[in-house]
Amino acid sequence: MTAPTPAATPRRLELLPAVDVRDGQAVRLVHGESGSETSYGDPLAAALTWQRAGAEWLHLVDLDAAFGTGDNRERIAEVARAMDIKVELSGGIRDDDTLAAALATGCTRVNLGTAALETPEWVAKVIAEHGDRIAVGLDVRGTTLRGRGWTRDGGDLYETLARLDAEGCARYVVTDIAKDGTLKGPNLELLRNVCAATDKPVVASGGVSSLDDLRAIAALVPEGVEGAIVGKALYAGAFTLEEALVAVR
Ligand SMILES: O=C(O)c1ccccc1N[C@@H]1O[C@H](COP(=O)(O)O)[C@@H](O)[C@H]1O
Repeated sequence: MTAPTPAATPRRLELLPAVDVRDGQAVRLVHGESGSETSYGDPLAAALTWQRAGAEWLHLVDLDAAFGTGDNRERIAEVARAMDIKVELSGGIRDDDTLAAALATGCTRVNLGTAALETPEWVAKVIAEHGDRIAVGLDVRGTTLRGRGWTRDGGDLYETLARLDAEGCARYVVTDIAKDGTLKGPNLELLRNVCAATDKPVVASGGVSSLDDLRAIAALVPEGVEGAIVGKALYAGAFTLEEALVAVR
């Protein structure tokens, strides 16, 4: 008699607390708009707080590099290197030099945003070279992608997704700009639609305000959602990371 196949353990939603860095400080923006910053102090202190609270991932963003207002490369590298947990790094990674610097921090993976819209050949090349160390951030208003600090239109979400899928992109980080930094709840319909359009894992970003929001995103794991980025809700004290980790267990 053959042994029964053990039931697969249901996957748990990964949580990625965010540290966005502008002018050397951890900040949160509203709708990603430059000038809407609320400052939360030292980015390393924030990252260590999330690590101590049990985070498995850190979502680390160089906002100045994303906006083209300079960069926080040293600060970002310092934070990434100090982490014992996995780090997803984004903002301003648009060519060989910025990609090499990002990967050299030892981060687990990088997110490419603008580059996926403006230099698709280069993105296809680095996907082929680096596999799942490359994710693409699909930052959308409606179904229109936005690049260069979310200030410029960059084409249709689903056309770009089909192209990136064909090139072997390993995963997508989907941000609804209309929700980001607003504490108004995630765009579950967008997440469902993106999951229906790709077999690749999707990380949800934007709008999380409550533990119920996280439970609602966790309910989409069977459809392909792998993780959720949490920013303002944690900084504003809507819940603790410990509570969030229990809520999605
Ligand atoms: O995270 C934000 O709030 C944000 C706001 C405005 C622009 C970018 C933002 N974050 C992330 O930055 C990368 C895009 O950077 P780039 O276009 O590759 O330079 C992407 O992961 C955004 O989600």
